[in-house]
Amino acid sequence: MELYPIFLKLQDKKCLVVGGGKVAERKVQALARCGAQIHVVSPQLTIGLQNMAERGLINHRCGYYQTGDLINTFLVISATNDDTVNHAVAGDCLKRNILVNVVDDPPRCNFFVPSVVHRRSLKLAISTGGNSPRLAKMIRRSLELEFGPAFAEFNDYLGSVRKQVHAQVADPVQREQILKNLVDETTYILVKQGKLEQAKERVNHVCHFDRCQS
Ligand SMILES: C[C@@]1(CC(=O)O)c2cc3[nH]c(cc4nc(cc5[nH]c(cc(n2)[C@H]1CCC(=O)O)[C@@](C)(CC(=O)O)[C@@H]5CCC(=O)O)C(CC(=O)O)=C4CCC(=O)O)c(CCC(=O)O)c3CC(=O)O
Ligand SMILES: NC(=O)C1=CN([C@@H]2O[C@H](COP(=O)(O)OP(=O)(O)OC[C@H]3O[C@@H](n4cnc5c(N)ncnc54)[C@H](O)[C@@H]3O)[C@@H](O)[C@H]2O)C=CC1
Repeated sequence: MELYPIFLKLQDKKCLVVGGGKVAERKVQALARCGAQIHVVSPQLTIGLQNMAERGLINHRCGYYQTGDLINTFLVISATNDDTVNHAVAGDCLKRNILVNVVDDPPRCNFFVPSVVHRRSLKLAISTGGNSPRLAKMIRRSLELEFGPAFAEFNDYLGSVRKQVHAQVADPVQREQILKNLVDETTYILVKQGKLEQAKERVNHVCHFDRCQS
């Protein structure tokens, strides 16, 4: 069955991570950058997770998983090294319709964590459907070279231009026309070449030109 890719807003949502090892730490870091309210339950923590707990970035309950940990929880990652525990967490979550990722049991996950190229708001997420996380990681590294940091800035710039167009162009037909023409092949290639200022100029030109036409 095909996976349905989505980008979740986790700001202030309670997310539970069961386990405090190196895999749990990687998943916690990904949740933390999204502003999730992170709870970790585990008898042990990596140094990195201990630091996060001391800095108040995560809530840590020192102990073994209990079903009560699921109260008010939006999303769960079960990352213990004990497959009986991971299995139980998955069952409890699936019964309650909670989003659950079990790190050693792809069939019992109702979502997978993709490999991600982060360019601020621009995210390129890769999944192999669980077939090869290693391949996902290699593709991510290759895309990181192809889509450099200029894309972060250019994407933010497009966001601000888009807002301006929405605020200033009342006519929906004209607005659609401008938005459709904002980025063409030449502009895209300029960004790929890191020629950000030239790319921005072209975007600006389209905006002004299209407005003058009407
Ligand atoms: C199904 C899934 C569930 C989930 O975790 O969501 C899953 C499952 C498993 N991973 C395993 C192993 C490894 N995982 C990685 C790395 C990553 N794993 C990630 C995601 C996923 N891993 C989901 C599918 C994603 C997809 O659809 O492609 C990434 C993308 C995201 C992240 O975790 O942040 C992150 C790369 C981040 C990056 O760097 O970009 C490496 C490579 C490395 O660490 O160098 C290895 C060792 C090499 C290897 O085995 O390939 C094992 C076997 C454990 C064992 O045998 O002990 C299982 C269990 C099983 O397959 O049964
Ligand atoms: N999905 C993925 O991306 C990957 C998954 N894995 C799998 O992830 C699992 C965890 O790997 P690591 O983090 O390296 O293991 P680890 O041994 O470093 O950490 C396991 C953690 O689980 C905690 N734990 C054990 N029983 C618990 C319980 N009942 N309640 C709460 N916490 C409990 C331990 O205290 C420890 O902190 C392994 O099964 C491994 O096969 C490994 C690599 C990648």
